[in-house]
Amino acid sequence: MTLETRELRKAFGGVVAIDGADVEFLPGKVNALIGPNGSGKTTFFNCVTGMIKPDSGSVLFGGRDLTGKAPHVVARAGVGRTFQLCRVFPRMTAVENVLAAVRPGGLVHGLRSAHRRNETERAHGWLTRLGIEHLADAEARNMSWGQQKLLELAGVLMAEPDTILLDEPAGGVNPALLDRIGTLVRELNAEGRTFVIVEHNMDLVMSISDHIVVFDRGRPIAAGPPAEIRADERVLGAYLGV
Ligand SMILES: Nc1ncnc2c1ncn2[C@@H]1O[C@H](COP(=O)(O)OP(=O)(O)OP(=O)(O)O)[C@@H](O)[C@H]1O
Repeated sequence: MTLETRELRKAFGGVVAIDGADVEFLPGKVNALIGPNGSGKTTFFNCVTGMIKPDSGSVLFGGRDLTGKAPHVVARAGVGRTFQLCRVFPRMTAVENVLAAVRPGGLVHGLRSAHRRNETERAHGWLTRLGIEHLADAEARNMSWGQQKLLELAGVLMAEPDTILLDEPAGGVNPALLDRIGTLVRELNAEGRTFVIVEHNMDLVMSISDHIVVFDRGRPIAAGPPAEIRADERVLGAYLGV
C-alpha cells in the first residue's frame, strides 16, 4: 500500500521541523529517507506514526487518512516502526519483549491458552529468523545494542505490518551485523514488505534502497533511484553546504 504525505507541516515553537512535505514512498520497495542532521526525518516519522500530531497536512496509507491517529491505530492499519534509540523492556526476556510488542501490558497472560501458544511460537519464529533465538530467555538488558535492535524489529514483525519504518537501523551496530541487517531488509522486502529507512550510513542506503527521498529543512528536495540521487547536485549541496 502506498504511504504518502500531503503538505505535511510541524513546527516546534519557531522551529519549522516539517515544512509542507509532499512525499510518496513506493509500495513493495525499499525506500530510504535521508538528509542532513536536523532536516526533519525523525519528526516526519513521528508525524506519520502518530507519535506527534502534525499542525496541518495529511498522512495517507493506501488512500486511508491516518492524519493525527493514535500510534496503535496506525500500527493496526499496517505501519510498524522502530526507534532511533531502540525501545525494548530491559528487564523482560527477549521472547517476552516480542510478545509484549503485540500485547502491551502483558495481556498475553489473559489469552486463551491455545492462542497464547500460537503467539509464543510465532515470537520464537521471528527470533529464529533474526538470528537471536539462542537469546530467547535472556533479559534484553544483557543483550548487545545490535541484538536489542534486532529484538525490537522482531516485535514490529509480530504485527505483520505491510510497511516498516526503520529509524537508523545501522546506528551503533558492528559491521557484521550491518551486513545482516541489509540482507534481512532485502529478504523481508522480497516477501512483500515495504520499507522506509532513515539512515546516515550511505553505503547501506545506496546498497539496499530502490528509491531515495532526500530531505532538507523539512521537505523533500529530491527523490529517485540511488544512482540518480548520488549524482544530484542539490543533494550534494544540502550535505556539503555548497
Ligand atoms: N520536541 C522538539 N522540540 C523542539 N524542537 C524539536 C523537537 N523535535 C525536533 N525538533 C527540531 O526540529 C528539527 C528537526 O529535527 P529532527 O530530529 O526531526 O531531524 P532529523 O533529520 O531526524 O535529525 P537527525 O538526523 O539528527 O536525527 C530540528 O531543528 C530539531 O531541533
